[in-house]
Amino acid sequence: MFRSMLVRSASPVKQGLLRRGFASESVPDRKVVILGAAGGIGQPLSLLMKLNPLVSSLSLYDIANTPGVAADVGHINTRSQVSGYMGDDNLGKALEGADLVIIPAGVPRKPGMTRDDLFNINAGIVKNLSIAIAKYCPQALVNMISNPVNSTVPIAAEIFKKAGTYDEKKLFGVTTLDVVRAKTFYAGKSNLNVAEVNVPVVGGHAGITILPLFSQASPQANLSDDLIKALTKRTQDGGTEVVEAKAGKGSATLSMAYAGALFADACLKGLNGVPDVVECSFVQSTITELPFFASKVRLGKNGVEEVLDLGPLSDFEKEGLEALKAELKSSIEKGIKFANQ
Ligand SMILES: NC(=O)C1=CN([C@@H]2O[C@H](COP(=O)(O)OP(=O)(O)OC[C@H]3O[C@@H](n4cnc5c(N)ncnc54)[C@H](O)[C@@H]3O)[C@@H](O)[C@H]2O)C=CC1
Ligand SMILES: O=C([O-])CC(=O)C(=O)O
Repeated sequence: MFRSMLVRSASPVKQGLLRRGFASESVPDRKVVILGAAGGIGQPLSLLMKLNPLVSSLSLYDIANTPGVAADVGHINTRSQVSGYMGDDNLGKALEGADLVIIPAGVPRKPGMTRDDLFNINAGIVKNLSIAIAKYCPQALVNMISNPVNSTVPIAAEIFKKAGTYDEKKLFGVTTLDVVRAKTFYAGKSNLNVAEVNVPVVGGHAGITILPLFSQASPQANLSDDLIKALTKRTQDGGTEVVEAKAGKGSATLSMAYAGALFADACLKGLNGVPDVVECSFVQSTITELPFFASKVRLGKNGVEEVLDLGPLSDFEKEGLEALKAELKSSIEKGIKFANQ
């Protein structure tokens, strides 16, 4: 009752916050930085983060075209102040004071390419951006979107270690798009309301390293083994499906911006002390023998609060888990080696 009176008398932004469980005086200031903000993902992600009432300062950085994106997004009448930064000389200013840095900087795939084919260009971009993060905002959470995520996350970890700033609780590979796809495809075959469907996705973010756990989907839809296999394959190939449909004009941007915004929102809620925020993410992990692994993660005031274990797997998922380990291990090692060259 008190809350609903507060909601009615507050400004639209505050109303949103109050509905989400925040008393108006307790909403902290949060600076979010997007590196690669003028790109295919960066632009819609900038829009979605501008709509997020948990953000007080939105810093948009790219090597080109950021002033236009910042001016455009900055006219939207929501809480955050927007600033745009372009070029290396301004990277430090863009990052200073960040609570959360989201990285969709780098080249996307064209048909016929694997995510690993992006390594040669994107590894260097992520390395340089990570050096700057270590220097200007070592306390920030980092959400890595740039592919190949299975290698770019280990690259960032190694760069942070070299700088003496590594905190494994603060580095995340964004695998939320895999979860978004698994939910959509599962609901589509099960006649369930997609908004109520949950499906954990574990492993990594490339081909067979993406392992949706449909046996743990909720609600359970009792699909045939053949259908579960087909849904698993479609989730694993979801990125390629979009790359082929875009026919040379890039990869997933809109669904990725949505997924990136969801994951960033979860990180901000965790930082703000909202309890029981659990999302799948590719993080430093001991739940398998691999040093990085995507699984459910409880988010809190310091980033990762707990890496949850895999839970019971079906025989099909157990096979998938064993099958993905060699590729994921080699992608992780490739990233570590690159960062230490
Ligand atoms: N993790 C995931 O689930 C997904 C990851 N991706 C990956 O996200 C990345 C970006 O994809 P798109 O936005 O479609 O590409 P894009 O080419 O449209 O945009 C990339 C942006 O990064 C900028 N950029 C390049 N070097 C930079 C640097 N050193 N600092 C800051 N910005 C820099 C470019 O100027 C460009 O604006 C790709 O690597 C893609 O594979 C894409 C979809 C899903
Ligand atoms: O497939 C790609 O290259 C982009 C990506 O990671 C995805 O859409 O999952």
